[in-house]
Amino acid sequence: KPKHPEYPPSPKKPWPIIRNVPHVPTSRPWLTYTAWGKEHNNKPLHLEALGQHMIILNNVDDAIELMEKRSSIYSDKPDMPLMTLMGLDFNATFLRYGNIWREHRKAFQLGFRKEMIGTYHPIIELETNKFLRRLIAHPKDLKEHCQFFPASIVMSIVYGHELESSEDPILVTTKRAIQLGNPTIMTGALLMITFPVLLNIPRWLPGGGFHDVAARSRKAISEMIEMPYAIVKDRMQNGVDKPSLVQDLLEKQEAKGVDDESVLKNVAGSAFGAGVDTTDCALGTLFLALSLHPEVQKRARSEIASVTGMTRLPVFNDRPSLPYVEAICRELRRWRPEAPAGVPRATSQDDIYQGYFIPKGSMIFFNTWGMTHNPDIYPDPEEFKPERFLNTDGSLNDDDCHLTFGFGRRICPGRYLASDIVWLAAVRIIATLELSDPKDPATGESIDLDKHQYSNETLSHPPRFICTIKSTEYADNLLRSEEE
Ligand code: HEM
Repeated sequence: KPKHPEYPPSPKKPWPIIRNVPHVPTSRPWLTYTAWGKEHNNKPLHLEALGQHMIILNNVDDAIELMEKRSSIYSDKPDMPLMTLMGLDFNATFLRYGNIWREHRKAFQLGFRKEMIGTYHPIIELETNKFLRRLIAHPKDLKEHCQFFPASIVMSIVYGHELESSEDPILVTTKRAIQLGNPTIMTGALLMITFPVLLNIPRWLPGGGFHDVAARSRKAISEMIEMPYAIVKDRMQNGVDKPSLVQDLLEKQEAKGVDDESVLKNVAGSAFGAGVDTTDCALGTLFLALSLHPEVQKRARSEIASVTGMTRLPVFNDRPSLPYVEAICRELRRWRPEAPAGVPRATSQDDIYQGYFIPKGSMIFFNTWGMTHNPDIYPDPEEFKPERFLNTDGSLNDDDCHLTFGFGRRICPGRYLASDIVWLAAVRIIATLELSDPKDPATGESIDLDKHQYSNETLSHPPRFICTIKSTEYADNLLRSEEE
């Protein structure tokens, strides 16, 4: 008689001994999970490979039940030695559930809770206008602008450091670290995360090249954390008062007599590591969706005109009066969730769900893509249709699609900031610019999403593209009025 109930059903019949090893998807796993979900009524699914159990959730109700209602069991992270090897274990996203993670979370809460974000609005407004000016001046550098803009906001908030140009040594160091510290640039990374035993391959064997990549990543990440931190410390020692999250946390810590700076440094680094690339993905999707859909821009522009009369730039106070613009922001995250396969969790004890056994240490994958592309909830899921978030009277419905920020105790602590950055960028872009004709910059071909696909990474980026960026008749006046 088995000692425990059955595991949830497996989408593929396990092989003898190696079980589901051949079935673990390595390319755009979210699409495979979604297809399996369809075949199994979107019930939780189970894979087992090299002793590792994996549970795939395709249904939002299961995700809420497990990660929110049973959060004491489902808030852990898998032990990911690859991340440690690469120096990524500073990042709160990968911390095991426990006291160190709690300290990180408290610091994030202090800096990024909803009530705090309003104090950052002047920074977001200033940086958004600079972003618009850069887009108008150098439209071909769209990708670089989309990276620089969130980086400059996060850098200002966290370190009080204003980035002047993309040559700023801090930005160069940070970009290098983010690039080198992206595990998916390594062949077989997904397999190494799932099966850490592969990390025992020595450097000199074929497949052992990851050791050198990891060493470079560790060095770059350490520089990324130390460099801007040293600037804040320097300023404080020289009596220069420039508000920043790091200064605030340091002062609070000093008042309590705590002198361990590791949490502080790592929180600041995590905000960068977890906040910039994600927001860059969201902005890329914003430009792609708008340039593919001039009719969406037109409707949003007329909504904005009805509120501002196009005599001023939209401001955060206008947000409740602009439901269609809000619906665009919701549709962006639904249509192309930035982390389409979610971010893996782990169970910290055995559990039984719907009569099935989920053992301690299982990896839990919440398949965001499957949830936001479920045709029963979102008909024609591949279509970009902001109006799906509106009631017939034009007001917003109750679905804010914020599941793309995760669930429960590990939900993204930067979600309010991210939402405000993307909203202000969207509304000011629509008020001042007309976007059209997205093209592959290398071939000049029009973007066709069947051919020009989003990347196969945990954070799935839009294909590289440029688009025609034309100032609207109001652009100059609006931007000038703000700058005077
Ligand atoms: C569009 C932008 C963003 C998206 C789509 C996004 C998405 C996510 C997701 C899906 C998770 C995992 C949640 C879970 O396991 O339930 C996460 C975690 C996290 N995010 Fe974000 N994020 C964004 C922006 C930001 C920003 C701006 C910051 C910081 C300033 C940030 C900081 C973090 C941190 C620190 C974690 C780890 C939290 C933990 O494990 O306790 N994110 N984010």
